[in-house]
Order: sequence, then structure tokens, then C-alpha cells
Amino acid sequence: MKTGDSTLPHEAAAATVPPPEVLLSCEQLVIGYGNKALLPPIHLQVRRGDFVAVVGRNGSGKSTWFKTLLGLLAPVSGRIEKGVPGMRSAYVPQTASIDALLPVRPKEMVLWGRLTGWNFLRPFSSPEDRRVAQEALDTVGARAFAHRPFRELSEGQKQRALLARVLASDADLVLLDEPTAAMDAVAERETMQRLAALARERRIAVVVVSHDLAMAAEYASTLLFVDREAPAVVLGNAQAVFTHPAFRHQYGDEYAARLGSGSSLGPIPG
Ligand SMILES: Nc1ncnc2c1ncn2[C@@H]1O[C@H](COP(=O)(O)OP(=O)(O)OP(=O)(O)O)[C@@H](O)[C@H]1O
Repeated sequence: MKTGDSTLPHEAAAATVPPPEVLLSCEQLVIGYGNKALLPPIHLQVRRGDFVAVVGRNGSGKSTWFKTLLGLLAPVSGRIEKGVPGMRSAYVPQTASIDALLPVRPKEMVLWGRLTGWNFLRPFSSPEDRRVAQEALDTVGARAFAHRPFRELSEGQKQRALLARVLASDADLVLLDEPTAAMDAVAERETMQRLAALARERRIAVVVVSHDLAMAAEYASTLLFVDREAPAVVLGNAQAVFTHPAFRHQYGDEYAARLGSGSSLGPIPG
């Protein structure tokens, strides 16, 4: 069993500059069901400004890690620390899991993203809330369908609405489970660009599950590769992950090499 290097790139920065705050920390975290470990221990720190992409094949444990971070599933062992006091987190589930729940329109959904704690007692949103919500809807190109029922939207439109909610939420830490799965190629790239900009400019920590490895490599500062079969957890930059034996075993040497070289990618062989 292999555990990757847990040092994120900025940790190598000059010792005189204090590192950004840690917003999420997993200490030898073992995830699984019914006390049965799914993966080797996950050991990482996510700081302000980090953009971490979680990659791995279907059934490899990505959503299980998210569920554990959210407190929906108890860790088998190890610890999770959520950063600083008063920190706000936002979670964007895979679209399918909220479809039926919401007889609501994107406009309200995004506004509600601004409410937390005692704010729930405030019956009306403020002009500032409405301004921020509208700006978020515009940013993701959702203005045209902001007033339509959420459940009538296309999958890609739903994902845009969910992204607008994150933009409006002022969260410090954002966890997104396959936020671009139903988007067209242009929207997907725009979304990854926006998430990278959020991390960089607003100093938010972004953790995103993605099956688009080339896009993850291009925009994320760090990749977390999980592989239930090996089993393995590999943390590092794209180069380190794509050359790792466990990754090459799962995706094939040729495909991994093409990813590593950044050349144009065809479908995954096999
Ligand atoms: N409630 C559960 N009890 C037991 N095993 C489960 C449960 N939910 C999921 N699993 C198993 O845990 C493994 C990891 O599932 P998980 O949903 O974390 O994968 P994933 O990497 O998110 O996959 P995908 O890319 O398909 O979304 C799978 O083998 C799955 O069958």
C-alpha cells in the first residue's frame, strides 16, 4: 500500500512567508464502510488558495472521502480537522442526488447559499444578498434560466446553478463532487477556470472530484489520486500522479504518458 507525499507546493515556498491557513486537514484518515477500510490512510492539508482535484476510476472511493469529510460517514480511523473558527464550508453534490428534492428556482437557490446560522431567522434577503446572487448567476451564464424551476433544467444548467450558489456563498472551503460531469466542453473549461480563479483571487480552498484528468492537471494545484484496487492514495502535482505505478496501472501506460506530456488526448483505451 502506498501513501503519497503530503506536501503541497506552497509548503516549499520561502520560509520567511507564513504559509496560508490550513482549512482542512486529514490526519492518517482511513475511510470505508462498516469499519472496513477502502483505501490506505489519507494524509493531507488543504490551505487557502489550494485547488485540489480528486481523481480515480469509478468506485475508487472519491465520494466516500467526501461523505466522510461532510460527517455523513464516520472515519474507520484517523482524524479530520476543519480549519479556523467561524469558517464557512460549501458542498456541491453530484446533481443527481438533489434533483427530486427541490421545487425551487435557481434564483432562490443561489440566494439561500448566502444564509448561514442565525441568518436563517432573517426572513428577507438584503439588497446586498440579491446583488451578489444576481452577479453569481450572471458569472456562470445562468441569468436566462434563473426563474425556471430547477427540476426542469438540463443537467448542465443545473450544474451552473449549483456553481452560482457556491460563488454567492462566501465559503472558505468548497467541496464539489463532479460539478462539470454534465457540462459541454466549453462550459466545463469555463467552470474549471472559475474555480481556479476563486481559489487564487478569493483565497478559497477548492476540492473538486473530476473525471477529466487533463483539465484537472491544467487547473488544479494538486491532484489526489485514489485507487481502491491497488489500494493506493497518491498526492502530488500532475506529473507525480500520472507517472505513479498505481495510476499507470489503472489508466494504462500509454494514456498516462500522453497525460504527462500534455499532448492531445483521445478516449481512455480499453
Ligand atoms: N453504503 C455503502 N456501503 C458499502 N459500500 C459502499 C457504499 N457506498 C459505496 N460503496 C462502495 O464503495 C466504493 C467506493 O464508492 P464511491 O462512491 O466512493 O466511488 P467513487 O470514486 O465516488 O465512484 P464514481 O466515480 O463512480 O462516482 C464502491 O465500491 C462502492 O460500491
